[in-house]
Amino acid sequence: MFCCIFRAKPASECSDTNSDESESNPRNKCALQPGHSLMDWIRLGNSGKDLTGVGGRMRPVTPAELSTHNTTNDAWLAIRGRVYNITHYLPYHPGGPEELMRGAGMDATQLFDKVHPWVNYDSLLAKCLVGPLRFDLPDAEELFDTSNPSPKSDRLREPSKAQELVRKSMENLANCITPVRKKITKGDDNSKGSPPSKIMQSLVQSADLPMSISRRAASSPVKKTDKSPDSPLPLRHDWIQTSTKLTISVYTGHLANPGGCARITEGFLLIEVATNGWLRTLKIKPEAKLKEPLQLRVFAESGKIEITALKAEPSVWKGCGEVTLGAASRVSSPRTVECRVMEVSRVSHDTSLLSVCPRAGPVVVPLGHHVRVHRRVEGSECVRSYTPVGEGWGPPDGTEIFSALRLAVKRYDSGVLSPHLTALKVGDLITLSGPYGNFQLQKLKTVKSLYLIAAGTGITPMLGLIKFMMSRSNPRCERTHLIFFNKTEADILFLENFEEMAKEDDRLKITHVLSDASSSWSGHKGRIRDELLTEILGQVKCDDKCSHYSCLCGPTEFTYAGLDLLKKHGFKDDCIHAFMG
Ligand code: HEM
Repeated sequence: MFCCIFRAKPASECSDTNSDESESNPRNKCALQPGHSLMDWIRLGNSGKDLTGVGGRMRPVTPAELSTHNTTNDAWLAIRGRVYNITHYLPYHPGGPEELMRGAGMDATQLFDKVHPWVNYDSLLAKCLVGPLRFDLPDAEELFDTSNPSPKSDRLREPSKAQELVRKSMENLANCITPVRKKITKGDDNSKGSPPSKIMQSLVQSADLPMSISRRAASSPVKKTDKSPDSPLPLRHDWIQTSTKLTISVYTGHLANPGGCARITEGFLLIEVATNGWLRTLKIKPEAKLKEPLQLRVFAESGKIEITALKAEPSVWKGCGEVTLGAASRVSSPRTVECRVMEVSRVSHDTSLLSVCPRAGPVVVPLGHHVRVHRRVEGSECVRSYTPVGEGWGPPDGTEIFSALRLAVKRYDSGVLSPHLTALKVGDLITLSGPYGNFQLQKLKTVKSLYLIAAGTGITPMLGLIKFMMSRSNPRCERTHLIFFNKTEADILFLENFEEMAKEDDRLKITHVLSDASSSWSGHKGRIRDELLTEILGQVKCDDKCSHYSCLCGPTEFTYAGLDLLKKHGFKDDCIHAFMG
């Protein structure tokens, strides 16, 4: 049942994989020539040899220039806005040089993602980085313009700093040892890797190499031929381990905006993933015992969900265990979970940030979606909606390791639920249900300018979108403009975070508008109105290829007023999302 693995064939015989079939079923691993293993590639990377072919100095590359580097003696490709010189990597590519050459001279992001989105290309090619693929924007040039001495441009060159870090991680490249996968055949849902080699075993056990082997059990339970828009997206998964942790990654697809949860039940690790109204379950019978706490993280752009569990006993496993992928079923109703309060902090004079952890295991709410808090008050059920606030907002807390849901709760003295919620203490329990919402992250796929219009606690769904936009590289966000309405200065939530972020990145603009400002307030005053938006947005022209989008959230009246104004300002319905609790 668990026999391995991939079809090995000499590199010279790999050219026939240049077909659609190799994209849909890309199990075409090649036997590498002696001296071309991953360890040899790491050694070459560390030898000091210039693998960039441009002297190691990063510079922007235009698509036209990229297209000229398309021969086996001089091959470049771009992935997610970065251009790499792959000439030296060709004989080391486990899929064979011919396969890799399919991406030469072009933006190979889609091709790469179709074949093996899990491959850690940016570490593997860290020493081959030529520079950013130059977009038609002046900003993009500035980003890597080393001749511009302004401190701002230094800061904006951050990708190169990050790249430096990635370069350093080459030393630890044993972390991304070529995984071995089991060929998935019809009706065979269980998968398991092959034993790690001796060299890998010793690498795993060496204390200074935290991550060690990656053994993959990738699969798609959905037939690729089913392309109806209402069908579940294909799902892949793989795994990686250290001697103390097991991490399962589930790939739901680019901008799929998944929700999910994970828990350990009767020795099984159960992972539930919801996308687009479909629910899939992965049931893993681990090779040995796992223990809590589990950690759950979502990468918004790629749609990857990462679940990390602790091993009860430190050891190196041969595989992650038996994985059973359940068939996709329609999400029928939201889940209700009991949560424990882990931390309570203040984010303004009347608003608390509650960090709560579902007792059964971590839960992820899709970006822009919300949960409901339930409480019985005098015999009837009282419900309020909250959009969880992601990491990095409000004062730093220690709940990150518990994958907490963080809710910003404003206290209304005459409210039914908020006085109770803001009085909760660490250890108390609350009941949540969810996720709810219809926000589609896909709508931001080509967006370069995002306008966010929020009032009061209506800021919460915007926070995740701000982080998402700022982190994107393809397309790179040009501008995210938040227009934030509050009563007084003291009511502005997350002010410090905003100020810091706007200082760090001048693509983020924030305009505060106060309806009851103090006499010392020099900013905008009043309520949402036409002249204000004209001044801030100008006239927007919607066409077939819109690269702008606007989101609104606040009290119902505010949201409707905002909708009318946005339409008056040229936004089509398709370019607006109104968050409604
Ligand atoms: C964009 C054009 C590319 C194509 C068409 C391509 C194709 C393939 C194919 C067909 C395989 C064998 C798949 C299998 O074993 O299931 C493979 C494996 C692999 N490729 Fe690529 N590849 C490309 C780019 C890259 C790049 C840029 C890198 C990173 C440096 C890379 C790294 C790998 C690795 C590490 C494997 C082994 C993956 C595994 O065992 O899971 N490939 N590739």
